[in-house]
Amino acid sequence: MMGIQKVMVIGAGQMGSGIAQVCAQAGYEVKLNDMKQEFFERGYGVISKNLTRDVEKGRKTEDEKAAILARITMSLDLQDASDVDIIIEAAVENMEVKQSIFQQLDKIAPAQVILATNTSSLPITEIAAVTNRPEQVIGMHFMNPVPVMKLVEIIRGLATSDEVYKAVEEMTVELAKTPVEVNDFPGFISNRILLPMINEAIYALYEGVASKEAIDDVMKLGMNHPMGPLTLADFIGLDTCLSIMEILHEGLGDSKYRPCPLLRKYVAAGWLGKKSGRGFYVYE
Ligand SMILES: CC(=O)CC(=O)SCCNC(=O)CCNC(=O)[C@H](O)C(C)(C)COP(=O)(O)OP(=O)(O)OC[C@H]1O[C@@H](n2cnc3c(N)ncnc32)[C@H](O)[C@@H]1OP(=O)(O)O
Ligand SMILES: NC(=O)C1=CN([C@@H]2O[C@H](COP(=O)(O)OP(=O)(O)OC[C@H]3O[C@@H](n4cnc5c(N)ncnc54)[C@H](OP(=O)(O)O)[C@@H]3O)[C@@H](O)[C@H]2O)C=CC1
Repeated sequence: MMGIQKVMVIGAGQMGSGIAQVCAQAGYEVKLNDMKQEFFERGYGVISKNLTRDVEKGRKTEDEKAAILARITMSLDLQDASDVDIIIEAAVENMEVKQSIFQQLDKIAPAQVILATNTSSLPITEIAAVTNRPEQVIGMHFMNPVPVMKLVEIIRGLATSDEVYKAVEEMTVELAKTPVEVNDFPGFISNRILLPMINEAIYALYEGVASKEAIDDVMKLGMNHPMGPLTLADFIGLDTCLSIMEILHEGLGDSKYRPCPLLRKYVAAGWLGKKSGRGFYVYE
């Protein structure tokens, strides 16, 4: 397999912009794709702010910052996938959206190109099945905030080749992250364990066991979690949390994974957490 040099990231949201940043920091050329220029600019703005903080803290020079930003270019058209080595998709957590993107990419990108998805929970095998190259499709699951968190969960679909797995594992190490290999089951490892805890915290709030602050304090001060579960839910995005719980519920068929009605209500209200300004807490 040819070495990976050019990367395309689909979706310039909180995850896509973080993935673009760490790829550019590691020296890859990055095309950051979203549907509208304003979405690209929002993501690019976050990257620029992160790098400015690194310069202020003395971790990077102004020249390094400029070089990293210069490696990131805007893409508003999936046709730009025609000359990259790997595509990492980080659009919304929705199977129809992801399958549609993968179907298009399969037609545009040359046959050897790896198609990776940053999905939190959707089956890699089902995404791969809409392409003519299921052996080239793989899960590359980064954690939020991407520039800080060390883990990349690498998920093999049913047909993923060893060669593709190895190339993605090597790239993960290049990005200064630690790869962990996981098979394709709902929620993989990370979200199979994390999301039921968050959902249970929402049930505790829903049932009036304690206030949101008290629930978060118990887990922060009692278990040394860096954030309480309700703060973390807001940070991940309540729409993403609900999608993951639905995948666990459907995919594993056990009622213990049922999403809390309060989570559904907040998402229906558009209270999506930090990214929309309001979730369990109010931001600004
Ligand atoms: C849903 C999924 O599919 C999978 C997931 O991602 S689940 C979510 C996984 N993530 C977590 O669980 C995060 C839990 N929270 C944390 O680890 C911490 O609260 C945190 C790292 C986010 C912030 O840490 P903190 O100590 O409270 O705050 P703060 O001191 O501001 O930040 C710590 C460092 O991270 C950096 N940082 C924080 N947020 C950042 C961001 N969004 N982007 C870049 N850097 C960031 C800060 O610059 C700071 O760096 P230095 O210490 O080197 O100066
Ligand atoms: N949040 C988290 O903690 C984590 C999330 N993930 C996964 O990463 C993915 C992205 O999540 P996150 O970044 O939080 O979500 P965001 O909502 O922040 O970002 C999604 C981005 O993708 C864009 N988008 C939507 N549809 C398309 C499309 N068809 N083509 C190109 N871009 C599109 C969105 O545009 P618009 O603004 O118009 O919707 C938005 O900019 C999801 O699969 C999620 O499960 C993985 C690990 C952690």
